[in-house]
Amino acid sequence: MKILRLIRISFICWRYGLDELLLENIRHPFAAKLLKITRFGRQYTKSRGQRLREALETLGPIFVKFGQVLSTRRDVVPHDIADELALLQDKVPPFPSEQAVATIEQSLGKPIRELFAEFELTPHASASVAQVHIAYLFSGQKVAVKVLRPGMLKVIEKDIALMRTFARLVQRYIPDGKRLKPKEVVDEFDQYLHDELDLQVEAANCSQLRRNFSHPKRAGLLLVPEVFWSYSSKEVFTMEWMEGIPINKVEELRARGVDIAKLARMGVEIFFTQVFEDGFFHADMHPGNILVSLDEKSFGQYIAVDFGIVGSLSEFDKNYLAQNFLAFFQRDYRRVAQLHIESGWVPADTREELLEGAVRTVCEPHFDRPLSEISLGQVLLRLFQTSRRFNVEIQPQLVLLQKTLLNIEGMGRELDPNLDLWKTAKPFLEKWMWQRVGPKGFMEQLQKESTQWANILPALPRLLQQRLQQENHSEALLQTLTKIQKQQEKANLLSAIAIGIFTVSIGGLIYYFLR
Ligand SMILES: Nc1ncnc2c1ncn2[C@@H]1O[C@H](COP(=O)(O)OP(=O)(O)OP(=O)(O)O)[C@@H](O)[C@H]1O
Repeated sequence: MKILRLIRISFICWRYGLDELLLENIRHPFAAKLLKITRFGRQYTKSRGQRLREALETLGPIFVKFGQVLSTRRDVVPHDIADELALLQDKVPPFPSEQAVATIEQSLGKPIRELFAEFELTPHASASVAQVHIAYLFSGQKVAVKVLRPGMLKVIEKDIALMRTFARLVQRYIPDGKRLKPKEVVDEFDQYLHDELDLQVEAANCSQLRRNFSHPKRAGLLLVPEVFWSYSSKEVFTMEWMEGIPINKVEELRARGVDIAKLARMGVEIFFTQVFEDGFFHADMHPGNILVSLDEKSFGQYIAVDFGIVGSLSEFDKNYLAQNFLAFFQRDYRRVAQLHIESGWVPADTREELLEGAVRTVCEPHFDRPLSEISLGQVLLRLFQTSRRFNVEIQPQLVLLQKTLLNIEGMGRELDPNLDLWKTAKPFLEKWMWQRVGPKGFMEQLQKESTQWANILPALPRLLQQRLQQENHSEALLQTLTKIQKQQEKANLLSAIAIGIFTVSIGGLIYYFLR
């Protein structure tokens, strides 16, 4: 079977002239000869990107998804190809509703009549991986039932195995193959697909996002459907049906009285709340997945659906982003360079002024326009491109963030061309920084560290003795002493604070009794 699939893939590659793209890059006499044979009598009217896109569409949904993922990796894919791959659409014909019903019954272990009061057999929407049906629970609750396309896992395992073989060939035989990191790209894609094919992962993401936005302080920012866990599994995801109009139907929204400028501002605010407050963001923000409520109680509010792709940011990532954005807007390129060196992102021996110069070269042209028009997504993209030249591996979650940021900015600007992105974003960055470096952040940090200190302080003499016994080396001694000195300084600070608190408390008590 695998061999048949391989033959079919090879035939499609040949039909769209993709063999040429590959063979041209292999510097081996055999490749040149083969190219002569396969090229014989063929002429192409379409660009290489267009041919690749059409071939992927013919190869099926998995390859379409792969192309979509590749289109976001502009660090490894040439721009003309990436632009063309970004046009890939995975709108495919729905699968028969009997199959959907069979999957639901098998996965949830009950006949459909016992699960839902009503189940609409015609799907509401269908895509490569799943399709959505409308249904009603016995309580009368309207729900969206997302069902996985049957047999996907099997096809995927086979296709991924073939992609791995292909990646190995590229890495081995194409001169620039290593830089393209084909094995890593396929691994990343594998992980991404497996997450998409487990609807429980998506349901859990949805549930987390809903919890994040259910806090009273965030009332009215973003509506997220409720997950019905008893009607969900790996293959089925049942959630509250959300009534709304897709965000790209601007005229309709305006006609219904929605404040479009406010909507644009809110979109950016929601995104920054997710990024800087939660470190957890919806990363598939295309217009089909963002609706606007026209319900009386939630009029004009955003609704999110489709939680297959989310990004998670660590404190380190958030710190990197906030500090870099702030330094960038102050045009402090030296600081940007220092931040990269301090955080260990670039090798420690990187020359600060070289990095500073490179950052200046990519960032300065952005200041040609008013601050309000600067795209943070573009700035990040340029920063990442520069960093790569200095051997920095950009983490996938940051690439995802940058891509989502571009989507959000594009959407915001389409809604309101006068949207001042910086004005909307700045308070978030400043608030976040203040929380980290301000008194609140300091106390939180101290609290977090306190458990560590309770362990370290009593053990310090023993650790010192052990270390000295292990390595009776002047260098080691010096390092140990330096470490102790640093720890001592922290301990002193801790004591100073403790004494301070103690003094203030005693002072307060004396004042209270003598008053
Ligand atoms: N809870 C919901 N309430 C209302 N509509 C929904 C809901 N969930 C999904 N939909 C509708 O179904 C469509 C497809 O759902 P979803 O985006 O989750 O599927 P998908 O297979 O990931 O599709 P795609 O890959 O095209 O985004 C959405 O664009 C939206 O119109």
